[in-house]
Amino acid sequence: MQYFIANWKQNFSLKEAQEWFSRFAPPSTKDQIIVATSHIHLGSITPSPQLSLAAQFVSPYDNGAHTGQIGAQQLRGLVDYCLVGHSETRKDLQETDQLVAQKVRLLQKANITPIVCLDLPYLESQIRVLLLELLEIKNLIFAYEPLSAIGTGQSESPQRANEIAFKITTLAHNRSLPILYGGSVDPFNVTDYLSQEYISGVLVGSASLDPEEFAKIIKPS
Ligand SMILES: O=C(CO)COP(=O)(O)O
Repeated sequence: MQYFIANWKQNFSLKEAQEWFSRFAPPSTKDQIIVATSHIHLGSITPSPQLSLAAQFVSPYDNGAHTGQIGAQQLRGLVDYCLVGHSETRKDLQETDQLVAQKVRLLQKANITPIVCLDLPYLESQIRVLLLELLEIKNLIFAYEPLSAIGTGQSESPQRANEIAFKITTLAHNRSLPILYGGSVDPFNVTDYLSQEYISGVLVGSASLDPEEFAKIIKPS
């Protein structure tokens, strides 16, 4: 099974999001196609049966007195996946390794699969904190996203991405976890990543904003 994930980041009004879905015509596949939208889109969008939705953010707290937060239990039923630990949320929203681990635990309790983004500066510490919080790392997806490749057009070499993906499975003591690559993925370089032994999908930013472009990235297995 391969994963093709669109991360829209902070883009699109509700109307623009609906237009995107009406134009999006992916090839027929049993692979997972996931769109990570803003919270404002959730509940108003009914994607086709072939698609799943992801949130881009979740509160590290259980329901209660946390003004401005949206919790895993509130996302339940609206999304199947949620991004955590993206380098942008680590920077903009002060998401630490510990907060990421708390979010993973709450998401799993709500039956939402976490997609945990990693980069080299915090790859080992994040996996260590996850192991402390969860005891066993399972029922989640990792995405290796080197900062130098995000939004720059300078994608990481597929061989190097594969080496890091192997390192992640080793540190997490779980060879069956899906590991994705993200960073300047486009229709031309995507197969170079998908053909790597330890990479089972891609997390796409800029190229996912155009529905035709994103459809071209989906190469059924
Ligand atoms: O951050 C990313 C996906 O989460 C990658 O973004 P780009 O595809 O724009 O490099």
